[in-house]
Amino acid sequence: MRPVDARAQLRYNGTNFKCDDEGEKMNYRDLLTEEEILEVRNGDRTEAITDVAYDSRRVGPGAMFVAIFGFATDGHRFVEAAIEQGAAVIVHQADLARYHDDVVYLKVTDCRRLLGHIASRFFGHPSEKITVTGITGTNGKTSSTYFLTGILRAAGKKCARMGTIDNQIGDAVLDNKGRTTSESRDTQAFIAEAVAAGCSDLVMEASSQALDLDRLTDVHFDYALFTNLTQDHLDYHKTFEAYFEAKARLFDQTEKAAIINRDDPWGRKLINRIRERHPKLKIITYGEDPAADYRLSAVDCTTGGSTFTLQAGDEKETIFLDVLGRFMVYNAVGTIIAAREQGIDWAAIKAALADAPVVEGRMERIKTNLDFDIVVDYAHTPDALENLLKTVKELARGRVIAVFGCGGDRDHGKRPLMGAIAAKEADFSVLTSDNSRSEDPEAILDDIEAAVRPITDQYTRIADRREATVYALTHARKDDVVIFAGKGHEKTETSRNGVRPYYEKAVILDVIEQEKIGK
Ligand SMILES: CC(=O)N[C@H]1[C@@H](OP(=O)(O)OP(=O)(O)OC[C@H]2O[C@@H](n3ccc(=O)[nH]c3=O)[C@H](O)[C@@H]2O)O[C@H](CO)[C@@H](O)[C@@H]1O[C@H](C)C(=O)N[C@@H](C)C(=O)N[C@H](CCC(=O)O)C(=O)O
Ligand SMILES: Nc1ncnc2c1ncn2[C@@H]1O[C@H](COP(=O)(O)OP(=O)(O)OP(=O)(O)O)[C@@H](O)[C@H]1O
Repeated sequence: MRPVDARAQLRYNGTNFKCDDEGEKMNYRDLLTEEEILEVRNGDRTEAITDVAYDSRRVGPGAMFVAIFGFATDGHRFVEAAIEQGAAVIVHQADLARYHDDVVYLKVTDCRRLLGHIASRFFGHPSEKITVTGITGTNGKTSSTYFLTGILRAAGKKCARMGTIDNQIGDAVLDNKGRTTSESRDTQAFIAEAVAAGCSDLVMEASSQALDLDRLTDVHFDYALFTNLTQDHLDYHKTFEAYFEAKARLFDQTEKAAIINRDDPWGRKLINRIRERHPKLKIITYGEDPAADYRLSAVDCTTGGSTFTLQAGDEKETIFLDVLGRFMVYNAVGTIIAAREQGIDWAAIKAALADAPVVEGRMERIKTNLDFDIVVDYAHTPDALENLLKTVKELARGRVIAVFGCGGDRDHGKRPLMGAIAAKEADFSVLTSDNSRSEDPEAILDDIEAAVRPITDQYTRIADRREATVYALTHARKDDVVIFAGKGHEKTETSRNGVRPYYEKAVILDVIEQEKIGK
């Protein structure tokens, strides 16, 4: 196969990246190897491909459409629609009902997997032209990407970031279309755009679903960071082992160093897995464990931020992080190591963390003039809820009131776990809805309440989240901390009635205003 160089200029038009007229033209033979193609029809047509698409609604004239067997539907059903939109080449794995003479058909064994390879070739293997750090783990990915980009920017680098809240190239904020880690074609296009914009670094979250669904195929990671592993997404992965294995795949495509939280038991398991499979990959560990390469100690968390000491060999630094909570210290330490590996000096690291950005909906303090505190946090896993409540308990002078729920159509096992945690850790819980999706919200509350009731009677249940907010805020007393867990930065609420706008921070401020709380 002929090596494909960077596409000359890429421009972002909101949905698609397109090759500039001066860019190198590629036909299907440049994008798939002979071994990858099982069968070709009309293979003598070799016009330049204008784009690679996996969704018929985003196909333009001259594009290659890759038909994917999905969970909800089958891309093969949309081949004719793609051709109507102008697709010149169809990549498929099932036989089709109809073949046109003026369209090239390439039959392959695994369209989803191949899409990443095709897109990487089409966009000129962009991840080889930028330093890529991937962050995986159940909790802490988003916060870590913010910390690391903050440090890299403080050191004068132009960075791109991809994750749950949004995607960024330099200062430009792009829509992530609701995905933590985009589909492989969009990931490759995004990296190419970051390269074209002159970014030296990309920091991205790598979700377990993305790793499992080949969305990161052909992304070359320089550094990979593992934060922790606790229960989540078992509706998708089924077993903890499979969930771990999906996360671990990130380290199979990492070249320079694996940075791992040694205090997490799954982190220790990951170290062994890497030693067996990739003996040459550098492993750097962190944590309070005396065997950690970066040893964490003297962690002191207050409402004003956290101070901690980090020792690596002879180097010992005391660092201040302007963010609440012990677990955020762990997130910061992983990113410090990624920065140190890239040669960033301690001064830039300390400056960035002392002025760390508030990550929307992550331990976010809502500013009011009330005599109790309000914190919004995205905690929606048992582990995150436990950490959150324990952290706030350490800091609170009064009671801790937790407002939370569990998602519908997702891992049911989380419900009793989260109920029991709130019952033990909070002084009072308000059980409510959190994206009940197609389920009956009251049935979800039944599952949570079943675990709360045997432990405490200090709770109430109100399915309507706004009403639950009114209850929590009107019952809070001086020095209490009211925690709204689960929705974080999200802007919508999904239930059987559809998707409605719901932005936790705005609802809280509105309730305070409407109910005249504190007046
Ligand atoms: C399980 C999963 O990840 N599914 C994602 C996946 O769906 P899919 O591949 O099964 O596609 P499908 O909807 O069945 O359609 C099959 C094919 O037909 C195509 N199609 C469909 C309709 C049409 O008119 N024309 C057309 O060509 C589709 O583009 C697709 O290629 O590809 C779709 C398009 O990119 C995603 O919208 C969809 O995300 C679903 C909604 C989802 O919920 N994903 C979650 C689980 C997820 O990925 N989450 C993680 C983070 C989780 C976390 O950390 O909290 C993430 O990285 O975002
Ligand atoms: N290191 C950590 N350990 C445990 N809990 C954490 C940690 N970091 C963050 N959290 C909790 O997890 C929530 C989500 O944090 P963050 O968005 O940074 O993680 P994430 O891995 O990106 O999660 P998601 O993929 O669900 O968006 C936070 O609101 C916080 O409650």
